Amino acid sequence: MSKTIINVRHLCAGYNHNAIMEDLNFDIQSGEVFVILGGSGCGKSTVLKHMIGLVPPVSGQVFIHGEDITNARGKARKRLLAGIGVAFQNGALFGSMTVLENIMLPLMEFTDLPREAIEAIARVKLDLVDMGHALYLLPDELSGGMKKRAAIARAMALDPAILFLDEPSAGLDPLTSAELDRLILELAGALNITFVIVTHELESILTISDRVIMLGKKEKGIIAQGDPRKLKADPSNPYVYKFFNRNP
Ligand SMILES: Nc1ncnc2c1ncn2[C@@H]1O[C@H](COP(=O)(O)OP(=O)(O)OP(=O)(O)O)[C@@H](O)[C@H]1O
Repeated sequence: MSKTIINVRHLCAGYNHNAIMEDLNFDIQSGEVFVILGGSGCGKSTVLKHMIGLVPPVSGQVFIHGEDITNARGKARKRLLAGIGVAFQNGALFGSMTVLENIMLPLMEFTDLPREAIEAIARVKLDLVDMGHALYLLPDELSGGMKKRAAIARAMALDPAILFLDEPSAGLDPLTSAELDRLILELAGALNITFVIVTHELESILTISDRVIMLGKKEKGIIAQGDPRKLKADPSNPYVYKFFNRNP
């Protein structure tokens, strides 16, 4: 039986005192591929930033493995951060470092392992995302899909139980995007990694996600949640139905 790995409680998402979302409550189960959806600018990335402890919320809490990441400080925060991986939209690889060095970076920062061990681990992570042939390339020499895969390898460097991905398919052609979806499913299946993903890509959502929440800008809250295939077939909310049945 799966267990809850993330609890979001009474989360008012936003910046300083301005709430974009109010009183969000949801749980994510271990091993799930969980997608956060919603119209442009409604606050999906902001919610993600609160979930990874990057931006403090207006109020409320996010518990990871039962520990509140929104209020964690010092060692507790470092431990929590070491247990999650994050890949942002633009990949954000360091341009002056090779792919291999980019993946080694979090291991250098968060572990005391010797350099050879760090390099060996980084190579394994790059193999997992099919990038074993690109170890010594610089980010500028990579295609869009390769950059995304390298960013995922870096996010996996410390063997996190949870990976947060912000718009992983942004800027990719449909074929490369489908490959990335396959990779996410493989990693979720083989390594039991929990994925929390912000994406607009309908094909992706229907292919990879076990469960979604859809945020409404006007409502400042969750307007739909559940299995995306069921939401696609349910006409009771015209806005949600239209989202899932739009032409690509
Ligand atoms: N650092 C910030 N300080 C203040 N407001 C911000 C900041 N970052 C984003 N916002 C605002 O918060 C709102 C939600 O932005 P956010 O990026 O979370 O939305 P989103 O749903 O992820 O959008 P998109 O789908 O377009 O990426 C927007 O109005 C945005 O302008």
